[in-house]
Amino acid sequence: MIDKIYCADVRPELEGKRVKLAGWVYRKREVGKKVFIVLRDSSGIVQVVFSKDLSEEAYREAKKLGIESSVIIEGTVKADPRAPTGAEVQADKLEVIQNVEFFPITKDASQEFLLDVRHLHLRSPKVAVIMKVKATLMQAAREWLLQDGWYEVFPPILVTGAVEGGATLFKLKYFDKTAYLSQSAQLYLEAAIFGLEKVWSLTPSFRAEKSRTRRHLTEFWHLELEAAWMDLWDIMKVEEELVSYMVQRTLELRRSEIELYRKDDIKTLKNTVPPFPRISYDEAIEVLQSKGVNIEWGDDMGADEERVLTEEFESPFFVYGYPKHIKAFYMKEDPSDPRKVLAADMLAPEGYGEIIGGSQREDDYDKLVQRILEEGMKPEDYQWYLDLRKYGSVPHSGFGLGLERLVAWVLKLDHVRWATLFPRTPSRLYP
Ligand SMILES: NC(=O)C[C@H]([NH3+])C(=O)NS(=O)(=O)OC[C@H]1O[C@@H](n2cnc3c(N)ncnc32)[C@H](O)[C@@H]1O
Ligand SMILES: [Mg+2]
Repeated sequence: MIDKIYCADVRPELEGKRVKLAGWVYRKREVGKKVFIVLRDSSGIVQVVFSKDLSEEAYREAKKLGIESSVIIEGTVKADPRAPTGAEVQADKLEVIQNVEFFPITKDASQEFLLDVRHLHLRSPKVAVIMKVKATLMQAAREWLLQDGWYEVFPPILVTGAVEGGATLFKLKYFDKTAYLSQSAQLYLEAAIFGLEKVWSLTPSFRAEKSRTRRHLTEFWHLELEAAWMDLWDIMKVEEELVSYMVQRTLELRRSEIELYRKDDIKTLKNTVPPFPRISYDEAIEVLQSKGVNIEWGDDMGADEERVLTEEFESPFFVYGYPKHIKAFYMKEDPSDPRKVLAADMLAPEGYGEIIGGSQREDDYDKLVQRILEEGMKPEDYQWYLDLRKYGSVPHSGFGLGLERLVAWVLKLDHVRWATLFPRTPSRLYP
């Protein structure tokens, strides 16, 4: 590894210091006998000036450089308020690693083209910022989970059954058997709690969703928690404490990156502190009806209905107590109202809607068999999962957070696809 510093390290206080930088040509212009390069690396950008008077050789080489050429430069730091970052490097040495004649991404590139060349677009500073914020959100999650006593586990991705409905399963051939790509690690986390009590995993989850919305991917990163002895209200507290810590810590560590997307519009992020507002499904239906939405009790809330509901809040909030028939088989029936289940979704404000789906699980063997049958599934396909209700069953709850949906809200992105390295949707599998 060459002994270089980063672009972001070139500050006015280094005036007069000799430095070495390695990176890529982000912008280039020529003025008189000078070539101005904006050099890019993982930390950001810095202006580098090649002048004929200082080094004719470096100046001649710099004139040939194309956008995204990879270079190593050496020179002297000069404070200059006119430079993009308040300081520049007056270069007297240039090593061209690879000169690029033509870089395919231009200013007028369409969104679809940018997705076609996602492998080249990832290097753009604005895209790199999204990945830095995503990484920091997960760094914060790991910090919180560790200090709150949760064990990370590593569930299988090759599975034999549906968790969230058979309609969105990706099927694949597994030797002489049939396997599916995991929709959610939940059932396996439920097995893990009998030894570890509080577990979490970050896995790719797969949904053969045909819906082309701004919040659906066919492969997404799924942060899931499961805890023994916790009921729905306990797990909702865990959710709001975890999400609050993730957002506040990322605001602390990545403020400038967040402001690159939100500017000073960060009120809802600052409001992300516990306790989050809680409304029942019944109340949510009433609110939507009062706002003219054509919805009846028992209807599911989709992206459009959630968007309207989020107008009532300026922070993430919970909707709890959904009707049983619109929710998954594993959710525990509400003892006070058999029409409902002990489920809660967390919705992000500003139109983003559901970022977390969670519930208390059915812990009674017979009731779970009945729910599996009601959903038209075969108990024998879930025998291992039913066994968990035969050998020391306990009340337990958990949830799944869609990481890309959280990132999309935090940075106010117009589609979750921008929040993942290589988005997978019904019409996109390449690159
Ligand atoms: N351990 C659990 O209890 C999780 C539970 N089995 C589950 O998968 N719930 S969920 O289907 O609502 O998905 C959870 C979250 O996962 C995200 N999600 C769910 N589906 C998607 C798609 N298709 N694209 C992107 N993100 C998605 C979204 O934020 C949901 O709130
Ligand atoms: Mg859901």
